[in-house]
Amino acid sequence: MCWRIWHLARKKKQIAWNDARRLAKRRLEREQGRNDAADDLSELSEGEKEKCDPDVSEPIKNLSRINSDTQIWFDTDKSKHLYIVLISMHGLVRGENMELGRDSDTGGQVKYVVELARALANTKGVDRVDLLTRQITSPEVDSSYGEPIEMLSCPSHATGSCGAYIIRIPSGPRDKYIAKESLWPHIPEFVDGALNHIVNMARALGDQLNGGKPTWPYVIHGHYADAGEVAAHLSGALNVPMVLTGHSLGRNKFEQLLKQGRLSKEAINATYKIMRRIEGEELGLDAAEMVVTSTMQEIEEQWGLYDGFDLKLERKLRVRRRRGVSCLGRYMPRMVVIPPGMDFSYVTTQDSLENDGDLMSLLGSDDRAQNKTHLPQIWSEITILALMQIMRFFTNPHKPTILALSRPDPKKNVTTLLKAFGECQLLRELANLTLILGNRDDIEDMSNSSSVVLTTVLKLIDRFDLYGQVAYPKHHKQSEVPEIYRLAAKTKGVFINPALVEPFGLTLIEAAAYGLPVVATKNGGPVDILKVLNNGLLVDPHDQNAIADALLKLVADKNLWAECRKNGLRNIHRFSWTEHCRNYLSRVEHCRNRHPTNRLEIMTIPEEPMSDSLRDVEDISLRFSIEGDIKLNGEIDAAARQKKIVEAFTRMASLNSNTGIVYSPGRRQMLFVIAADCYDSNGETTETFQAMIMNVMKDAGLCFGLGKIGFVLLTGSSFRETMQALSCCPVNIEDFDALVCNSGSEMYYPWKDMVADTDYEAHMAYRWPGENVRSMAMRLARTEDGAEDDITEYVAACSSRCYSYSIKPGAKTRRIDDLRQRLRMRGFRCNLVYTRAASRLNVVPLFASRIQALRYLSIRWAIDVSKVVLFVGEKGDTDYEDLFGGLHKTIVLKGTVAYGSGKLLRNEDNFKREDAVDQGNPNIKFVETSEGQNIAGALVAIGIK
Ligand SMILES: O=c1ccn([C@@H]2O[C@H](COP(=O)(O)OP(=O)(O)O[C@H]3O[C@H](CO)[C@@H](O)[C@H](O)[C@H]3O)[C@@H](O)[C@H]2O)c(=O)[nH]1
Ligand SMILES: O=P(O)(O)OC[C@H]1O[C@](O)(CO)[C@@H](O)[C@@H]1O
Repeated sequence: MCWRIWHLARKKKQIAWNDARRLAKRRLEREQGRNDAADDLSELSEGEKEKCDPDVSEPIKNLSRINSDTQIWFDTDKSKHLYIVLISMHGLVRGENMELGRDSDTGGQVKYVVELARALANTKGVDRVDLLTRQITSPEVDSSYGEPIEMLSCPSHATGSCGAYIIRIPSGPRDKYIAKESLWPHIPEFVDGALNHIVNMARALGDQLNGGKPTWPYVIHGHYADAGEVAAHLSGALNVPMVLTGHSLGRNKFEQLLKQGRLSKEAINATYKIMRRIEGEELGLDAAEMVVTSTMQEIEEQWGLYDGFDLKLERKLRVRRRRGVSCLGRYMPRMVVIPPGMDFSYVTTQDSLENDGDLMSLLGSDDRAQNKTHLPQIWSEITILALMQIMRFFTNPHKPTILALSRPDPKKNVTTLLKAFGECQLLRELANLTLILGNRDDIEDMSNSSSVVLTTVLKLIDRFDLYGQVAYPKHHKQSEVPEIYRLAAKTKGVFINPALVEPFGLTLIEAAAYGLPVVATKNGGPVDILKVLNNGLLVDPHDQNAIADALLKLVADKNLWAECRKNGLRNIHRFSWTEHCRNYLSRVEHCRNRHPTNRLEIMTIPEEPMSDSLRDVEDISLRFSIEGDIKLNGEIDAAARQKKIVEAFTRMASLNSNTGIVYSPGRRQMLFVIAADCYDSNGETTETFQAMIMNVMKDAGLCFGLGKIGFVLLTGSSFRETMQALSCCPVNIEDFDALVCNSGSEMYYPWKDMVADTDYEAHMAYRWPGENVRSMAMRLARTEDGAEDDITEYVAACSSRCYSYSIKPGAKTRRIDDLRQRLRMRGFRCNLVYTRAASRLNVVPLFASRIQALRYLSIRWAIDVSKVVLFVGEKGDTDYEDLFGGLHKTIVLKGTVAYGSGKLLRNEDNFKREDAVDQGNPNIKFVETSEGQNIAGALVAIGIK
């Protein structure tokens, strides 16, 4: 026993020491980053500096107000026809009878997003809200989670619908429920599915409301880390503003778990995939125009832990922007505090009555309270079941009830609460304890973390012999939750949330609405909630004596209890969804400085009389992006328009004699995309590259007839290098529909005089720091012990959207994750790729990537992503693993790539490949060589015939 204790103590010490070292290192790096940024940004005139002083900036003061009313969504805005996309990825979301507390994935976020979707759709000016979530058709869960569409009912509307829908997108194995920690590899598939839905919906809404012009989402809003990452990709593909809400943040959870000292960093990472999650959150910060938080505390102490956010720097940048002073390529998302609302439809006037009598008069004698047939009128009018479920546990049900209600998640810390209660004799005499920890049939069938919580609870009840004093009912329905709060309030009880960290805490506002004073953790949102409601006490969740004392105080002091109840009821209106939505829409309006390109908008062709053949031609020509020549929506007269179309068509037809009219670029049935990074150890293109292109084209031609298939090349090499490599290849360069060079930062159309797609470039310009990052990237890529010439600019490959650097053979440079972190800490948002067998580093815009280029083309040419086949080698550039996920098919040609850049992707203590790539993806096939026959076989095997 002694040995075990000694061993545990030693382990705890070791974890604490490692943790302290890691934190110190990070702090130092952050300081360096912030100082760098501050130095650059200090080049302002004295007058400007004063105005940049965060402490005197007026708008910043507003930020700290929990219910900012600085912006109002006016009634005039009702003429807008907004389409809003919300994403909450993990599924188990439905409009009615939500299964909150079902497991550690189903909690406040589910309620928040559904109530937000309804409230937004009910706001003037909003036509439709789609809440995207994962479709689950597993026998493990209710069949409602498999329905592709659910209309959220709105009793106040005549039609019963307010225009809010849950849209369920398949991703990953359909028949399996996947816990949120394991969803990461399925994100690309979700993105592709979501993109299909949004494009179709934009067209349909456009036809209905916008004269045929697509109605693109006003905003794409990701909830939680996973959906934040999804939203970032969607916003990149569509050029639509993105908003992020964290709900619960990985860095915070990580720090708290380490503080507990039970699990090492590695163990935490293995259980919670915390490093992958943190990267998702950082990516969300890179892309988000705005982050909605529920409290100021969330901004300062939770988002403040991230590389990509610094309050001071954000303030400086905001003031500079407002004054029209350059931000020198640096960006920080805007953080706004807009607390969630309460659904008051279940709150009755009775909840706010001051003198509502005590429980004794309601329940009658002790005997009657034990017998449901003798329940007084008031109880029989409401759902009794839940109350009986609770009451049956108590020896004396008249005592005040201390209520805890949360998901059965270790971080909710109910075990410390039980210890606090169990070891405080006075508290046990004065009060009962009710633990509502989700629903269960059999603890054995629960997820591991939930069953550990429940088992520990049962053991502690036994250890402290709390029988008759603690209720821990197995079931409750969502509709019964109000009654549970009411019961506790009637007994003059207290609500407690002792979570190790609580990002916000919906239960606290729920308790207040039902007249129940609270004791809450001082870690997180409750600090701000209690400032507004002033209805209880804050405690250190690690300190069980403090918890017991606070509970005792509220239970024993009748005046304090009444005061807290009154305050809560008086101030709860501050949490209103209507106010939330008006505030939110006004804020979003202010950050809308991006729009989808015209090219995306012209995909829908207005109906008007024309011959079939001409319509066909127009269709082709429009997809051929001649929008510079043709204006839609009747701005050019019909004759001029038709002439232009015919001219464009003739131009196109002459460009590619192989393909003919029907299967021209933009009208293909399939895209074959070659993304094999064939370089030798010096980073020179190998002959395999040419052989592979030949084989893929030959095989495609044999199997399908060339015209049906478009070819695209994706490469990390520059345009010049690509042309050089292709010149040795016995194929026509015009046979490619697109060449995507410099790791996705440039796109050229060989069939259109090799013109660069300027829309794509404009699209990619988002947050590109340009010249400002040029020397910084090189400086930061060098390691501390590296030499000056380890990394040098390679001007010949540079372009306005890509800075390329040569790496000296054998030199050490920072890995992608490390370098990205350093750039983020300085406010730079870029995508980084090592290419040409790690002999070259490309620094490109945030949304420029090979996979995003494919998404862009699929939207523009209206080719379903599932009709795209990607050919890759066994290794590749550092963006290689991004090429695998999604709805497209991938054929891995073995033996084509001997040297990749993969070793420079991530440090060992970061997440692993399996946390990013779906290992069981049925759309991936390996082929022994690049021989045509094998390719044909692989195509058949993945369902391409
Ligand atoms: O057995 C249970 C357990 C919970 N709930 C409900 O589930 C919600 C729980 O929400 P909350 O207390 O906010 O906690 P989380 O589930 O952890 O929600 C996350 O998301 C919320 C919304 O952003 C934030 O308030 C939290 O801090 C954050 O951890 C509340 O409505 C509860 O009434 C039940 O109905 N039954
Ligand atoms: O413990 P974590 O992973 O921080 O997660 C809390 C989050 O998980 C959920 O239960 C899942 O959506 C949310 O309610 C909440 O946002």
